[in-house]
Order: sequence, then C-alpha cells, then structure tokens
Amino acid sequence: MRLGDIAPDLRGADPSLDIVGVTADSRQVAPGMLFAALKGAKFDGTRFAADAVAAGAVAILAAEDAGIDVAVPVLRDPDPRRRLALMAAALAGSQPEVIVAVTGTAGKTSVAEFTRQIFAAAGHTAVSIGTIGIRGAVDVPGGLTTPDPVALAKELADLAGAGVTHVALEASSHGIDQRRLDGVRLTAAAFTNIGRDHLDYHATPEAYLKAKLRLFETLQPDAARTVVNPDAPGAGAVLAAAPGAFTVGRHGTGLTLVSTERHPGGARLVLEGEGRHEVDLPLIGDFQIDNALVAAGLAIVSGVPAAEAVAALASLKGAPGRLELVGRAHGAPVFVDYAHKPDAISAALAALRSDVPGRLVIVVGAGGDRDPGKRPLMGAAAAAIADVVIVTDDNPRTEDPARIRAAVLAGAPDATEIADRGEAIATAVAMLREGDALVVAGKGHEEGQYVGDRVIPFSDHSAVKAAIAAL
Ligand SMILES: CC(=O)N[C@H]1[C@@H](OP(=O)(O)OP(=O)(O)OC[C@H]2O[C@@H](n3ccc(=O)[nH]c3=O)[C@H](O)[C@@H]2O)O[C@H](CO)[C@@H](O)[C@@H]1O[C@H](C)C(=O)N[C@@H](C)C(=O)N[C@H](CCC(=O)O)C(=O)O
Ligand SMILES: Nc1ncnc2c1ncn2[C@@H]1O[C@H](COP(=O)(O)OP(=O)(O)OP(=O)(O)O)[C@@H](O)[C@H]1O
Ligand SMILES: N[C@H](CCC[C@H](N)C(=O)O)C(=O)O
Ligand SMILES: [Mg+2]
Repeated sequence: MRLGDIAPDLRGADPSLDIVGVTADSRQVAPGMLFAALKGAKFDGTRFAADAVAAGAVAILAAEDAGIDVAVPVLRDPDPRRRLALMAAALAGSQPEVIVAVTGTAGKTSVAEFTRQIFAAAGHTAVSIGTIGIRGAVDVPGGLTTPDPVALAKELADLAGAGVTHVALEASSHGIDQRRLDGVRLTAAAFTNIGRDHLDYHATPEAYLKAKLRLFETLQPDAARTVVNPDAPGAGAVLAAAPGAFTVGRHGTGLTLVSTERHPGGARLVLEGEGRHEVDLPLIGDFQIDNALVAAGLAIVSGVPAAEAVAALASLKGAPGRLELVGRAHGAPVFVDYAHKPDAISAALAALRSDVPGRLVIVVGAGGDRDPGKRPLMGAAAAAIADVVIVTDDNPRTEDPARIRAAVLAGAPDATEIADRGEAIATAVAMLREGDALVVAGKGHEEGQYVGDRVIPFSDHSAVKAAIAAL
C-alpha cells in the first residue's frame, strides 16, 4: 500500500513509497516493511533501526527527537505508537462493525465475556478478546490482555473476514497507554472500577487512572456510548470525562437496578430501562451483578434492545476461573478464582461470606515482577474476610518466592505459609468440612507457574481435582 494511503498526513514522507507491512520488532521485519523504532520499558527501539534496514525495511517511523542514522527515510511523529496503530489498522483493512471496549482494575474479562454472550443471544456473530484469548464464534488462546496493535489489527481483519460482526475487547491500562487500541474503531466503551494495581508500571495511582480515562477522552469520546456504574470506585472521574454517560446500577439511569434478591446460586434482579424487567442472574457475588449490568449496558448502547439484553442475563456463564465452582470436598464448595489484587480478593470473598456458615478458606499468593506494593494489601484483604489464609506461590517469575510470600504475610500475620502451591491446595482441601468453602485465588484460567525463566505446567483446576480425589 502507498504510504500516502495509510498515513496521508505524515510530514516529510514520500506518499508514493510502497509499504508492505509495519512492525515495531526488528526481528519481524521482512523486505518492504516499515519499522517503528519505539522507546520501550526495556529497550530503545532506535538501536534496532540498522538491523531493520538490513532486514529490508524501506522506512523507519520514530519520535521527533530520536537519533537515527540510516539510509532509508525516517518518518517523524510526535506519538509514534499511535501512528503505528493507525497505520497497522489502515493496512489490515476491515474491522467488525461493532467493537466495544471495557477497562477497569477488575472485571474486564468477565464483562467482555458477558457482552459477547449477550451479543450472541441477540443473534450476532460475536467474539470477546482479552486475557483468556479470542472466544466465541472463533477461539484462539490468549497472550496479552490487550494485544499489540499490529497483531490486533490483523486479528480484527481476520475476524471481519470470517463473518464476525460484534467484538467485546479488554482495554488494559498498559494497552491504552501504549496506544495498542488507537487504530480500533470503537462503538462503545465501559468502565468497571479502579483499585490498586500496576504501580510498577504507572508512576502514581493518578497516572494509572489517567491512562484508563484515555479510553473515554480520546479513543471513544461519545459520552452517550460510555457505560459506567456511578457507584463504582473511580466512576466520578469517568463521568467527568464523559458527562451524560449511560449509567447502570442502583443509581444508574440507563439501566437501573431496582431490587436484588440474592439466593445461593445467584440473584433475582428487577431492572428498569426501556421498561421494567425481571431476571434471574445465575452467578454468585455482587461483583458479578455489577459486571453483568455493565455488559448489558454495552450491548444496549450498541443497539441491542434492552429487553433482549436483560433476558440474556438469565443464561450468562462466568468466565473460566472467575469464582468457578470446581468441585466439593466433604460437601464444601471449592472455587478457582483469578483475584490477584486487593479489591478482587475482597470481592471474591465477600461474594461467598454470607452463604458460608463454617470456615471460609483462601489459598493466595502474589506474582513476582509485578507491583510489590499490592502484596501486603492482598494479605490484609484475605485476612479481613477469610477465617483461614494459606499463603503460597503464584508465578514468582525472577523474584525470590520467599520474599514475595513474606510481603503477603506482612498483611496477614496469622496466615499459614506453604510455598508449594499444589501442597497448599491439598492442605486447604483436606481441612474442609460441611459448611466450609475454599477459594483458590490468583491463577484462574492459567496453566503454568512462571518460575525464573521457566514455565512449569500447573493448573489450579487440576490441583483442586487431584486433592479432592485424594481425600
Ligand atoms: C511493559 C510492557 O507492557 N511491554 C509491552 C511493550 O513492550 P515495550 O515497547 O516496552 O518493549 P521493549 O522490550 O522495551 O522494546 C522496545 C522496542 O524494541 C523492540 N525490539 C526489541 C528487541 C529487538 O531485538 N528488536 C526490537 O525491535 C520491541 O519490539 C519494542 O518495540 O509493547 C509490546 C508490544 O505491544 C508488548 O508485547 C510488551 O508487553 C510485555 C511482553 C508485557 O509483559 N506486558 C504486560 C505487563 C502487559 O502489557 N500487561 C497488560 C495488562 C494485564 C493486566 O491488566 O493485568 C496486558 O494488556 O496484557
Ligand atoms: N466488578 C468487580 N469488582 C471487584 N472484583 C471483581 C470484579 N469482577 C471480577 N472481580 C474479581 O477479579 C478477578 C478477575 O476478574 P476478571 O478476570 O474479570 O478481571 P480483569 O479486569 O480482566 O483482570 P486482569 O486485569 O487480570 O485481566 C475475579 O476472579 C474476581 O475475583
Ligand atoms: N495480567 C496480570 C495477571 C496476573 C496473574 C497472577 N497470577 C500473577 O502472576 O500475578 C499480570 O500479568 O499482572
Ligand atoms: Mg482480564
């Protein structure tokens, strides 16, 4: 494609230059491609410009001030990551008609999953894209929560080609900040909540929130198609960025939660929005009510009639590994959950507390090479609600696992420490009696334990099942 067609406003560029593809990774360059030399968290991509040219790059895209001396044209842009995303989208071609994005500290995967299920119930060919991959009409295992912009543009074009018309995707703060979504034509956007996470990447909590707000300020600025629960932590900032947003929940006006009647398997909801609706949501936990209403809101602002969106809630299935009932030990339910941040641990435990007359047990650990500040808060969140806390390992990556456990234990001084995750799960399962419940938190759908630079196959599902079988 001619550069003039994919980046008509790029200054200093010859519009007739033919570009066969774009990439930000010099190792992926093939002859005829443009290489984007980006400053990253680990490397400065400008140092790979010469390699890219040697591999056949016909142009380099770089920041205004990047020092690059190569024999091919260097195209300058003040925001080269955004430019890369826009070029990738233009090169890839079509996108599904309706693409909605959800951001927030917790609940993105669940909301994307629910929105896809509602779209499908309304008769659309739909997928969700996020932490657990592409799911729905097409299934591809996951990598990043928000894919990199070149891969995403290609995936969206392939999905459109395969007849997918509706997509619900997760917008991580990293993804928004790194412009991975700038080439995506968004119909609607939603916010779940803000809590403690990723302060290893974002300098301050304010910077973390600001990164998320970019979804509403820049990527999908139509307030009428912004969905938020005004009672959610952080909602005020979203409403300030998108006044007139479609609001959901008890104090929402687009889809109002009139009443909730909880029962052990879920909750009966009375809702108001384009009429009055009653529906039985088959999911445990108040947080799932929040997620389901945000998902319904996304579907409604994207054109699904409210009555259809609400009716679809009756058959929602939780995302794999999100408060998923995996088995029973001496009658006590055992759940696998993906809580790996303080608020998620609180939400998952609170979801069960009132239905557990006996002991509520949690097996929990924190990931290595991730925000260390959240570790004691995770321990404290677990200790505040659970009766028994077992602290174990969860992807220590390149850190010393004992130090990570010590940091979690600092917030949960009465907890038991069992380093080996399989042993921790087996111990927890063995102590269960009728009336108790166990939450194995942190890994959800994951199938490996990252230790150093190795991935050891490990699944909480399998470990729970093995422990129950061994009783
Ligand atoms: C910290 C981070 O987010 N890094 C992401 C970022 O990489 P980067 O630009 O910082 O990369 P870098 O390694 O410093 O390299 C700089 C540049 O040099 C290039 N390079 C590097 C080496 C080389 O030989 N040649 C070359 O050209 C790289 O391709 C890159 O363009 O951009 C890359 C392309 O989009 C991502 O793959 C990469 O994700 C890494 C693998 C990652 O682990 N990210 C996690 C933290 C992440 O994004 N998580 C979020 C949130 C999850 C959640 O909310 O829980 C997600 O969306 O998954
Ligand atoms: N609305 C919510 N509020 C608080 N906690 C929640 C909410 N939704 C889910 N959780 C908790 O967070 C965990 C992860 O949920 P989910 O995977 O939907 O979130 P996510 O935002 O996609 O997370 P990640 O950023 O890791 O991909 C769940 O297992 C549950 O414990
Ligand atoms: N997307 C999240 C997943 C964390 C899952 C948890 N098991 C951990 O390793 O901390 C991250 O990479 O921070
Ligand atoms: Mg997710």
